[in-house]
Amino acid sequence: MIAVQQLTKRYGRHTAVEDVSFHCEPGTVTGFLGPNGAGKSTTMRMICGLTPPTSGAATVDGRPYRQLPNPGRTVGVLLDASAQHAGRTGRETLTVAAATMGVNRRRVDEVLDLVGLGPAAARRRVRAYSLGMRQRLGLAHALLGDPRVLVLDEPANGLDPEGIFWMRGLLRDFADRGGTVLLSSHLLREVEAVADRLVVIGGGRIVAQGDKDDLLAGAGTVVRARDGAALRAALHRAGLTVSDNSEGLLVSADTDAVGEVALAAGVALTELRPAGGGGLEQLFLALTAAAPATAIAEPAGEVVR
Ligand SMILES: Nc1ncnc2c1ncn2[C@@H]1O[C@H](COP(=O)(O)OP(=O)(O)OP(=O)(O)O)[C@@H](O)[C@H]1O
Repeated sequence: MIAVQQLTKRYGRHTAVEDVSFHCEPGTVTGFLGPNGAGKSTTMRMICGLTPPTSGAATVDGRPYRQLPNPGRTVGVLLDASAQHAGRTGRETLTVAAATMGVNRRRVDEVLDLVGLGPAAARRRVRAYSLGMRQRLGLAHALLGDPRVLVLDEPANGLDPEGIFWMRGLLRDFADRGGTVLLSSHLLREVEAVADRLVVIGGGRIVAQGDKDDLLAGAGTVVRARDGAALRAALHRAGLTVSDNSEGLLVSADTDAVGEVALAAGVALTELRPAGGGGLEQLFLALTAAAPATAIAEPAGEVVR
């Protein structure tokens, strides 16, 4: 169980994370989504005691990370796969970590096997690893202490399609056995396939969270008109958030509201339907439309939803 309560992180005048609260329950995979610079890594670093919050708190199994007696036995963490010691072999990396955690060395072979790093790969120095191999080693490290909780920042980064498919199965299995997974990823299809719950962050703030199926069911409306400019202007005048997608305009309101705006403006529609069928990609674009990457590179306080 992960509990994040009103976490805020400021760097000088820049607010990276503001008043972020969510829970990750045992038996679930929570997908943590947001555009570049939205505050995902900062939040995960605060959960794992690597970045002190300006205010608020995060606990894992009821305690702040830094107060866990042997953190690696409670929570497996993969935040930056490139941070491993380049001069050690994969096996040495895990053997050192096992000694630190008080884990039996047999577990090293188990996790190497689990992540698909064979004996030859385990003997190679980490500096010779591809990004995908580093991710696998990072996952092995996270799993080493047989924790009940996993916090993984972009674990699919660098994995090939087979590796991504494999990781999906591993995380699903981990959660189905009662584990808790918090996972950030830019691979929306992967998150859609594996997550039960979603937390979406934009400009440092939570813009949506909840059950994945519920969120996808309320993903807004896709609408098209021959006179797209008139439609867009009418939607803007009505105060609705509008973004472009390949099929037309994506509006953060239900079909009734969008249809009424179009009728009142005398705009003939050629298409009007719930956006849910577009899946997580459309949901993500609709929710984060007000906090584009260009805007959140500036001080985060400027982005308000
Ligand atoms: N140590 C730091 N000092 C100053 N600003 C920081 C620091 N770490 C992060 N930030 C800023 O905080 C904001 C959130 O960054 P963060 O890395 O958490 O975003 P992210 O959602 O993980 O992005 P990405 O998807 O690109 O990894 C960004 O504007 C970033 O520039």
